[in-house]
Amino acid sequence: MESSPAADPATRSRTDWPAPVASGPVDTTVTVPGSKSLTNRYLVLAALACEPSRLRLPLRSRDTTLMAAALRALGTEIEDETDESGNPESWLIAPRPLHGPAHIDCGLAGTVMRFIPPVAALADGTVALGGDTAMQRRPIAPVTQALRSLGADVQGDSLPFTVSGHGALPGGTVRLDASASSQFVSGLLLAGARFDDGLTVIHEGKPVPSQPHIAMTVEVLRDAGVVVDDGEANRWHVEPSEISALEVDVEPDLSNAAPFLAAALVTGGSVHIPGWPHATTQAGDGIRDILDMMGASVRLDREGLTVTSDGTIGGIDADLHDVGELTPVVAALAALADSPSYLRGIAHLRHHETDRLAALTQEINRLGGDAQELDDGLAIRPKPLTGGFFHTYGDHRMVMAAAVLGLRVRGVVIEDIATVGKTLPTFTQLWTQMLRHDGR
Ligand SMILES: O=C(O)C1=C[C@@H](OP(=O)(O)O)[C@@H](O)[C@H](O)C1
Ligand SMILES: C=C(OP(=O)(O)O)C(=O)O
Repeated sequence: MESSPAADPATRSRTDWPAPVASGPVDTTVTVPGSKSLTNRYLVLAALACEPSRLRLPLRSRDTTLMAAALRALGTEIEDETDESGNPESWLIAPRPLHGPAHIDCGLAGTVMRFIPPVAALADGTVALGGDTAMQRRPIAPVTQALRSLGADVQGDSLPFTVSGHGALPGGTVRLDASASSQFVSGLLLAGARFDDGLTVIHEGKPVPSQPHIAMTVEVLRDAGVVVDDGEANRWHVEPSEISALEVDVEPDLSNAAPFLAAALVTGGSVHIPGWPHATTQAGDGIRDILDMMGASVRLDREGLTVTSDGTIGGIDADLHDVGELTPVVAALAALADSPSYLRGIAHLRHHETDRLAALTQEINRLGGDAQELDDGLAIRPKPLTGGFFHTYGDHRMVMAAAVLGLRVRGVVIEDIATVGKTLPTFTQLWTQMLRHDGR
């Protein structure tokens, strides 16, 4: 159904998708592909490591394909390995000397635009970074300025920009304001061990959002043998060292599991996600508490996560500062709830794939809902909704939110379904499969 995931939505052909209505309670198991955030961190570390790494069950989506292409353009060898039936299973990643000239397409992937420049600063040659039209409004200046202060030659403070490296970077201490995105910190830390003097990052400004993602960065660095000190708030220190090879299985993407779990609430059914990790740094794990607050029964056991609901959805007052990427799906549930919701701490979502606060407000209201943008979030008062066209603004999570609404609201048509390929190209297959198991 989805067209090539590797193209700017502004230029490729687009197909709108009538969201299927659930004919009854879903009762099914959904196997969710690997985590975007883990796949792209592992790829970067593997390219900077001293030996080849193997990444099993990586996510294959637009964001991860772009990351792999970026690292290949800088010289890294990435080979596909298949299982006995010939299905793609892992990536074998052989680090090679990093070099330019190279042109990197960041697409609309925050991880590519924020994680690649510190790697490019370690390459020998000029690296030009570009991306989707919509990417030009996503902030990057704190990273380009930080790299300059660490000794790199960087031209430009928004896409497109260039990084001209000489094969090494002195490193040292850098102060920046990461209140717009945790990815500024993560990107610098991922490459920091390869800087001559290592790296200390100090955040100065309003609180950094999406903190679990920084914890994830620290965790994968430690998995690769790097010494990281994160004992003090807003300060991270990475010792200069080799980066060890990784041999890892990628956890399922818990944020991408969210719309399927939401379907249990909307239809009054049950959804099981196998392989849900018991200990994880993925921000998406926060969906368990949120669905519990909304009234679902949430059970994590050795088999995975099961969410069961009688179809009543309670409104919530919740701070989503750490788990911002869950907001679109939670907002969709809030619009179908039986009491108002206040989603707070998410002003930074204005810098995501689109201005998510404006987009959610506009699209929920277009269907007859009552959503209101707050300074730092959304107020959503449930109202009966009617079908209509749902704009997705190139944002995969807007597609997921629309699909959740469409389970109950007849006639929701989702703009440009291929948008979801940013992190989940198999979304429509998984969604329609889920609805075939509607307990009837
Ligand atoms: O580092 C990462 O993998 C991510 C960090 C977060 O970004 P922000 O800190 O910009 O919210 C998150 O929203 C994004 O989906 C993935
Ligand atoms: C904000 C997101 O993505 P990105 O990695 O492009 O920032 C997201 O996936 O919700």
